[in-house]
Amino acid sequence: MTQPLIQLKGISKAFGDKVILNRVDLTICKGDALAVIGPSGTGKSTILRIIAGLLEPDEGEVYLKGERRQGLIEDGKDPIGIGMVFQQAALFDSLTVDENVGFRLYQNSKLPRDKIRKLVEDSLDRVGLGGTGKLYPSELSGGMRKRVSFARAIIANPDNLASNPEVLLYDEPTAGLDPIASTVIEDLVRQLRCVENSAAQTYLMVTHQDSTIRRTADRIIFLHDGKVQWDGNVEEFDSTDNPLVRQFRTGSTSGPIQVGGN
Ligand SMILES: Nc1ncnc2c1ncn2[C@@H]1O[C@H](COP(=O)(O)OP(=O)(O)OP(=O)(O)O)[C@@H](O)[C@H]1O
Repeated sequence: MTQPLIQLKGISKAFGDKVILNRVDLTICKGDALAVIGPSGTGKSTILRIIAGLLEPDEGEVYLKGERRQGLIEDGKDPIGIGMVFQQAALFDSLTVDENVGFRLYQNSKLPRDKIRKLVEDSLDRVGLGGTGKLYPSELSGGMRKRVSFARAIIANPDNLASNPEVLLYDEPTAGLDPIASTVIEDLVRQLRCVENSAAQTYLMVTHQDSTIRRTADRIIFLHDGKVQWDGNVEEFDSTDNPLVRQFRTGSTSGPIQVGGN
């Protein structure tokens, strides 16, 4: 069996006396396309932050390519890179699109600037934003800014493949977008999956949007009450008798999920 890229074992996290995650296990292998769904406040973003190494669990272990992570991302070099596409595109407003997309390479690589500029342009082309490098984020629409953050997440250093992310974490990439702009992003997630050696081949997606769940996930993980309550593919999501998933899927206010309980 191939080594999982990421494994969470018995992860627990509380904020104050509120237990958010309660011994959660999760395995992500190369090529996985996972959506984590569940009611608001159930800990989906918390899981992403723990995987990214931005937040430490209270209990449990995070393994990256079989190696246990100690501390947070800033405390050591992880054996795999993890890229993030945030809900808000999280771009630097004072930098151009080119500088935003190439930020990691301009800062950390020894590549000449004109080579980075070319890689940035290739990356922008991939997300359908060729020619926008000189613009500032404020000159772009919300959907375009998200695509810039994709371009930033997938840009790779060809001279140092080991430094490139192998997994992407998407935190509600279609939140706040109209249905057409959402489709553009969903298509992009799917297309980027086919780019060889790209971080976007393996991802964990947090989303509330039905179309995004259906169009981007091979496997769905339903989180509620601190636990993974259900796990299956899209067809199983539609046919399951699990009362939590059924209530969530139909948006019903009656059922085991307490409305306004967060
Ligand atoms: N740093 C923090 N300090 C205190 N409470 C926090 C902190 N981060 C998250 N929480 C709480 O933990 C719970 C889970 O938050 P989280 O953002 O992970 O949920 P979520 O499932 O992503 O929600 P949503 O779907 O609404 O984005 C929420 O009740 C939130 O208020």
